[in-house]
This record gives sequence, structure tokens and C-alpha cells, in this order.
Amino acid sequence: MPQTPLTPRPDAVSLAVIPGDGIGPEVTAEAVKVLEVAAPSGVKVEQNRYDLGAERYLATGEVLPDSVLAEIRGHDAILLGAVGGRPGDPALPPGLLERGLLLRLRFELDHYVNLRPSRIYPGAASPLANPGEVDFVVVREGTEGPYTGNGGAIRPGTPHEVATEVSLNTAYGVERVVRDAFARAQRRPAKKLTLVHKTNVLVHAGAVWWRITQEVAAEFPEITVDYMHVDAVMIHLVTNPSRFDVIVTDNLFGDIVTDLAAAITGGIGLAASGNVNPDRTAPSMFEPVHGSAPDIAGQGVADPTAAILSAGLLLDHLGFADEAAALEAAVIADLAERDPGRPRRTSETGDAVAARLA
Ligand SMILES: NC(=O)C1=CN([C@@H]2O[C@H](COP(=O)(O)OP(=O)(O)OC[C@H]3O[C@@H](n4cnc5c(N)ncnc54)[C@H](O)[C@@H]3O)[C@@H](O)[C@H]2O)C=CC1
Ligand SMILES: CC(C)CC(=O)C(=O)O
Ligand SMILES: [Mg+2]
Repeated sequence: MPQTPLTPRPDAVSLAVIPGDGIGPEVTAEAVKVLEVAAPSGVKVEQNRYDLGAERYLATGEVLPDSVLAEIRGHDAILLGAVGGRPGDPALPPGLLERGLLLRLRFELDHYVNLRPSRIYPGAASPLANPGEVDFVVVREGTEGPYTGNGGAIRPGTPHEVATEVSLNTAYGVERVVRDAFARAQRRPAKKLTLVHKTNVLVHAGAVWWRITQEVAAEFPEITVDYMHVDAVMIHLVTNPSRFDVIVTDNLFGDIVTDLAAAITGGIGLAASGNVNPDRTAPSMFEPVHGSAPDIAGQGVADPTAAILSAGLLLDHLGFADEAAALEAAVIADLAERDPGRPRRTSETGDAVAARLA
């Protein structure tokens, strides 16, 4: 359904805040704390909180009612913590919240660019001995691939069960994300784009990604284009991550690549992301790369930096580039001052970054 492009007001931004499950509410509270001081003066941050996630499902059986989705759609942007329970929890059907809430938001709001920047900030503890200068961005397709629910099971639960999970790749979907990735590469100094896939085995989907990347490349003669199989990317991310500038890839590969990218750049607690609708026909959604981390939930020890940096991506997306840069600078300064020998409480980090911006 065609939507009217969103036109934010100059004096206020409206945010839908979905704290979610596990550490989601803990890290989101810190991101909101920072966002309130980072927003431009004269711009009011109006927030509506949506309690969606495991607790609501267990209390009401609701995952994402249509009426709530319609309300969320009316905001300028969405800030999300994380959703999902402990893997294997018998109270939550597998994928119920991931598919019914998170992916439904991404699909219905047409977040076809899942943007995941990776930088090693000074002070961040990379496990790599000599990582070099690491500053790349993964442009992960956000609405297709094997995540669309295009599958099913025959004779489930029997020894003769057959299960399929088919990857969906449309020329339309691939072209728009590849084009976005080239445009991002064009704005970056290194001007390099790496297509990541598994074209040697996934020949049908791979052919679409390969052909469209070559076609779009012809419109961007300044960009150096290369290709790498996703398994080899695992090697190069660990041995020579500075070779990457912009990576474009499908939904599943991008999910996996960006957890490793997070690990080599200082940990999953630092990795930010944006689910972007570049056409602005619906609000974009910003969230950390990590999940609900049930193993540390409720202890006040989760690192909220990824959520805070995601709030910075949100500011940038709304056109507040200077404020987004100031937020990132405050995080960088804070990281440099952290004592690796003294683990921080979640709220300490939010307080420290907010104090730098106040
Ligand atoms: N966007 C989302 O809402 C996502 C949801 N999930 C869901 O989250 C649940 C847990 O998934 P996992 O695979 O365990 O991934 P996860 O990212 O939640 O946790 C992986 C590991 O990283 C640690 N970790 C994560 N965030 C951290 C932080 N901010 N500070 C310090 N340590 C942190 C956790 O303690 C855990 O050891 C599942 O239900 C999964 O489906 C997973 C990924 C994304
Ligand atoms: C739970 C998945 C659908 C989400 C995820 O792992 C991700 O987007 O990184
Ligand atoms: Mg993931």
C-alpha cells in the first residue's frame, strides 16, 4: 500500500519506544536518557512506550495487535531494546516474538536496509592483536532472504518429517538494497563495496545478487567492487578486517556477519543498528545488534553502549547529524576512560555519556 512520506515537525520528534524483553528495558532506559540530552535544543523528544514482548504475550496472548502497529506507524522513529526469551523456554513458542513482533515490524514498515556500522573505537577491547583501522558498515537486506516465513513442515514431529525454509530474493528487493549500499559507499572515503554471498552453492539467489550488483556498479564508476563468499568473510574479519568498507549482503548472512563484526570491534555490547526505510514511507527502527541476553537480564550489568549508539543513528536518520556526531564523540570519550578491570553497572554508562552531553 503506498504511504505518504513522513514529514517530521521541526520542533519535536515522536518516538515509539519498545523496551522488549530481558536486558532490552535496561539498555533502552539508558538510550532514552542519553537521547533526551543529545537532541537539539528546542526539539522536544515525545515518547510513547509500547510494552510488547514476552510479558505481554504471557499475560494476554498478544504479540503485536494491528491497532498497536497502526499507532507505532504514526511516529517519527522507533527505539527498540530486544525481544525474545531464553532459547528453549517452553512457555514461548520458538520464533513467536522474533517473527511475530521484530520481523513483523521490519517487514510491515519496509525496513529494507538493516544498517550495521562497525568501528574499533579507541579504548574498545578488540580481541584481535593487530586489527588495524577498522571502520566498515554492513548493509544487510532486511525484508527478504530466509527470514520471510517461506517454509513449512510435513509430518512434523515424526521420523519422516520434512522441513523447508526457502530464501526469498526478489530482483526488486535486491536492487533497492544494493543501490542503497552503493550510495553509502559513494559517500565514504574508501569507496569500496564488497558483495557477500555464497554464489558457489546458492546459485539461484546468488545469480540475482551478482547480476544486480554488476548492473548497479556500472552507475557508480568510482566504487571499487569486489565479492567474497560468506565463509571466507569469517576468515578475513578475524585476520584483516580493515579490508572492508561497505558490505552488502542478504538477511541471514548479514545477521551472522554482524555478530562476528561486533565481537572483533569490542563486543556485542557496543554494536548499534538501524532498520531503515530509506523512502521514509514509515518510521525507521533503531536497536542494538544484540538480543535480550536472558543470561544477564535483571542484573544491571548489560552494556547499554550499543543501544546508546543506536539512538545516535536515530538522530542522524532524523536529520540531526551534528547531534548524532556529538553523541558518538561522547561515547568514544567515555570508552577511552573506562577501566577494563572494573565492570560497569548499566546505568553508570548511561549517566557518564549523558553527563558529557549535558
Ligand atoms: N533484535 C532482537 O530483538 C534480537 C533478539 N534475539 C533474541 O534474544 C534472545 C537471546 O539470544 P542470544 O542468541 O543469546 O543472543 P544475545 O545477543 O542476546 O546474547 C549473546 C551473548 O551476548 C551477551 N550480551 C548481549 N548483549 C549484551 C550487552 N548489551 N552487554 C553485555 N553482554 C551482552 C549475552 O549475555 C550473551 O552471552 C533469543 O530469544 C533471541 O531470539 C537475538 C538477537 C536479536
Ligand atoms: C532474532 C532475529 C530475527 C534478529 C537478529 O538476530 C538480528 O537482527 O540480528
Ligand atoms: Mg542477530
